[in-house]
Formats: sequence, C-alpha cells, structure tokens
Amino acid sequence: MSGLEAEPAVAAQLFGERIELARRFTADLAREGETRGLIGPLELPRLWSRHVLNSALVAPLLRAGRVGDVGSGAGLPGLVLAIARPDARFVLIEPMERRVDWLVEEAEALGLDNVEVVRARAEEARLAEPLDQVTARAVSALSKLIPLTVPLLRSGGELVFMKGARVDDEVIAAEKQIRKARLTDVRVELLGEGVVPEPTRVFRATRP
Ligand SMILES: C[S@@+](CC[C@H](N)C(=O)[O-])C[C@H]1O[C@@H](n2cnc3c(N)ncnc32)[C@H](O)[C@@H]1O
Repeated sequence: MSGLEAEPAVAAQLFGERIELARRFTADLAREGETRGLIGPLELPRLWSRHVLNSALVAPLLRAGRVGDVGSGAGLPGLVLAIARPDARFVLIEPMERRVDWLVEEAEALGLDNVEVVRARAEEARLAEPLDQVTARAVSALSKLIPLTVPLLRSGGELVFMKGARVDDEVIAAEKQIRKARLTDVRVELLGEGVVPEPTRVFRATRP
C-alpha cells in the first residue's frame, strides 16, 4: 500500500469511536480501489484528506432517518457516512455492477447493518419508502441532479450535495430546476474550514 496518505490526526476526532471502521474502509479502498476501477491511481496520496475526511464532514448534517446516496461509486460519501452515523439508515443508489458489488461486499465486511444497496439509476430507482435526505458527490451538475433526485425525497426531505468551488455558478445555471421543484431553504455552506485539509461545499435545499 505504498503511497497511501498517513491518517491525519483530525480523523479520530471526526469518527470518534467509529475510527477503526473508517481505517478499515480506507485500507480496503487503498488496496482494491484501483484494480476494481473505483478510484484513480493518483488518489492514494490524498485518500484520507480528499475523499474520506471530506465525505465525513457531511455527517453532522444528517438526520437519524433514511438517507439515500446517489452515485455512491466507491462509497463516497455513502459508506463513510454509514460508518460515521450508525443511527441513520443509508440507501446507496448506484447503477454500475462492479461498483454495486464493491458496495455490497464492503458494507458486509465492515458489518454495516444500516446499509442497503440498490442497483439503479436515480431516475429509475423504485424505493420502498421515500427518503429523508439525499446526498451525492461528483455525480453531475445541479441542473441535472435536482430533477433526478427530488422525486426520491419525502415532503420536508432535503438535498445535501457535496460540490466543488464552482457551485455558485451551478446554482445560477439550475435556477429553472430549483424553481420547478419549488425547493426552499436553498443555500450553499462551506464545511470543515480550518478543520480538515480539504474543506467542502454543500448545496442544501428542502422539498416542500
Ligand atoms: C464520478 S463517480 C463519483 C462516485 C462517488 N460519489 C465519489 O465521489 O467518488 C459518479 C458515479 O455516479 C454514478 N451515476 C451516474 N449517473 C447516475 C444516475 N443517473 N443515478 C445514479 N448514479 C449515477 C456513476 O455510476 C458513478 O459511480
């Protein structure tokens, strides 16, 4: 596992008593991520800071309810959040078979009984119950992501999307979709500044 970033000290603070599971997830992803096509070869030196800690920043925003993660891929942020928030239930929605296989195997290996994996595109997912919140990271621009994900939410449910530095432009470009979905409490928050090496922006909005 040469080249894997050393665990930043703040990791233990963010994960608390769940840190051992976060270590196992990160080690498993470092070992298998590239060969299974989950992460690129350049990600090992920043696996903790750019991916794992960055995903964990969303944990305090979640309710102790039913949270969907659309386009989970390697489990970012879905598996990380399921580790950090054992009091919430997670539905990981991912269409690609090999990624679904990884998500199922890894949730089982880590003993995460708060995780369900659904193989589907978000727009085709037929869930047993509507979701309280939906997360997504690096899936698509807001203008596409909003119409795909709002139907998965219950009334009062919330979108919590991890976004890059250009999120404000994305919000402007998605004005029509935001209006059409009648989203309320629309805002962008910066998380983790001064706490983690790579802070993240989140787009939050509520379905009426
Ligand atoms: C760039 S990857 C990001 C994966 C992960 N969220 C991360 O941050 O590393 C995008 C993921 O979204 C999935 N995806 C693309 N379109 C989707 C859709 N319509 N519904 C659900 N997942 C989708 C892809 O299969 C892929 O796993």
